[in-house]
Amino acid sequence: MSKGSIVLIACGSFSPPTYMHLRMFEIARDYIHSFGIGSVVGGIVSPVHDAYGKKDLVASHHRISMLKLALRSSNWIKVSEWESRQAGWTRTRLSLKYHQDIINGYKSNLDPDSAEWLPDDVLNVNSYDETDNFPLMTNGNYQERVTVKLLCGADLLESFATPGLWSDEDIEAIVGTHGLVVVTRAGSNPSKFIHESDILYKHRRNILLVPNHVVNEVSSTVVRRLLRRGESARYLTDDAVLAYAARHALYAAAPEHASLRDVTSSTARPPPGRRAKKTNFLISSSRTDSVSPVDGVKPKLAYVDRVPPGYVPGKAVKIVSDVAQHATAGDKAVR
Ligand SMILES: Nc1ncnc2c1ncn2[C@@H]1O[C@H](COP(=O)(O)OP(=O)(O)OP(=O)(O)O)[C@@H](O)[C@H]1O
Ligand SMILES: NC(=O)c1ccc[n+]([C@@H]2O[C@H](COP(=O)(O)O)[C@@H](O)[C@H]2O)c1
Repeated sequence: MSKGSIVLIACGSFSPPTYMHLRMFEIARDYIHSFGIGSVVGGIVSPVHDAYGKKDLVASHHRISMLKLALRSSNWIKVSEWESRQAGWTRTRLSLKYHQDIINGYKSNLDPDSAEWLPDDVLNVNSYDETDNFPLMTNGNYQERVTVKLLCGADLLESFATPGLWSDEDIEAIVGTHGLVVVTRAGSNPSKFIHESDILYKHRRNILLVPNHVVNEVSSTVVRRLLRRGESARYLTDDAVLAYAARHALYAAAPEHASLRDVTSSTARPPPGRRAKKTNFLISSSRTDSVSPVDGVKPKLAYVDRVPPGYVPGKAVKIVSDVAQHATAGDKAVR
C-alpha cells in the first residue's frame, strides 16, 4: 500500500447507518497509523443515490440526515451529498475520482457543498503558515497528493465477483489507482478471495486487510428488521438515528405478506453449480454508466413519509408521497 496522505471514503446505502459503519473508520485509521502505512487526513461517507434502487433504501435526504446525526461528534468523518445529488446512480470509481480531484485541487469546485465534506486539514490549509510544515500545500500547490481510498467491509469486496455488478476497468481503477481498505467481517475470507482473482492479486499491495478484533455483526438489515417488528434497536446505532427513523416512520410496518419472502430470499443460496465465477469479472463499463446494477429493481419513485392518523402497528398502509413533493420538502429541521 502506497504511503502518504489518505482520505478514507465509504460508499454504501447506510439505510440506516449503524455503529459498525462508523467503527470501520476508527479501526482503519488506527491500523494505518499504527503500522506507519500513511497519514489519514479525513474520512468521508458517501450515501448512494436513490436510483440505486436497493431494497429498503429510504430517500437519500433521510439517510443523509441520519448520518449527520450519527457523526455529529466526529471531528474527522464527514458526509458527502455529492452522489445523492447527481442525476442518477454514480459508479463508485467515478465517485472516488471526483472526491480525490476536488481534494487535490485538480478540479474547479463544481460541488457547492464540498466544504461540508472536505477534511478540515484540507479546508483550513490556507490558514497554515508554510513554516508550520503543513504537509499538504506550499504556494497554493499540494506538496503531497492525497489518495482517496475505498473503505469497505469484506462483503463489498466480494461483491466484485457478482456478475454484472462491477466492470473490470472499474475494479482495476479502484484497486490500482486508489486502493482498498477492507475491514474484515465474520464469515468472509478476503485473502482467499484476493488470491483467486487475477485483478485483485495483481494489485494486492494496494489492498489493506484490517482485522476487526471486536467483532460486531450489526448491519442495517438487522436494525431495519428490529424496527419493522417494533422491537428495540437501541445500542446498535445512535439514539438520535433511531429517534429520527421513528419520527419519519422510515422502517416501520412492512406489509405482512412480505415477511416470509424476506426470510426466504435472505437465506436462499444458489445451487453449487450456479455460483458466481470469481476470477472472471464482468461487463463493459458502458453498461454500468448511471444505471443501477441492482438486479431488476427500478429506482424508487415513491417515499414513505409519515404514518396517517389511525395507523395500527403491524398493518400495511398506503402512505406515499410523490417525488416532486419530496424535492421541496427536504428535512432541514434535523440537519
Ligand atoms: N458489521 C460490519 N462489519 C464490517 N463492515 C461492515 C459491517 N456492516 C457494514 N459494513 C460495511 O459498510 C459499508 C456500507 O454498507 P451498507 O450500507 O450496505 O451496510 P449494511 O449494514 O451491510 O447494509 P444492508 O444490511 O442494508 O445490506 C460496506 O462496505 C459494508 O461492507
Ligand atoms: N459498478 C460499481 O461501481 C458498483 C456496483 C455495485 C455497487 N456499487 C456501490 O457499492 C455500494 C454498495 O452498497 P450496498 O452494500 O448497500 O449495496 C454503493 O455505494 C454502490 O454504489 C458500485
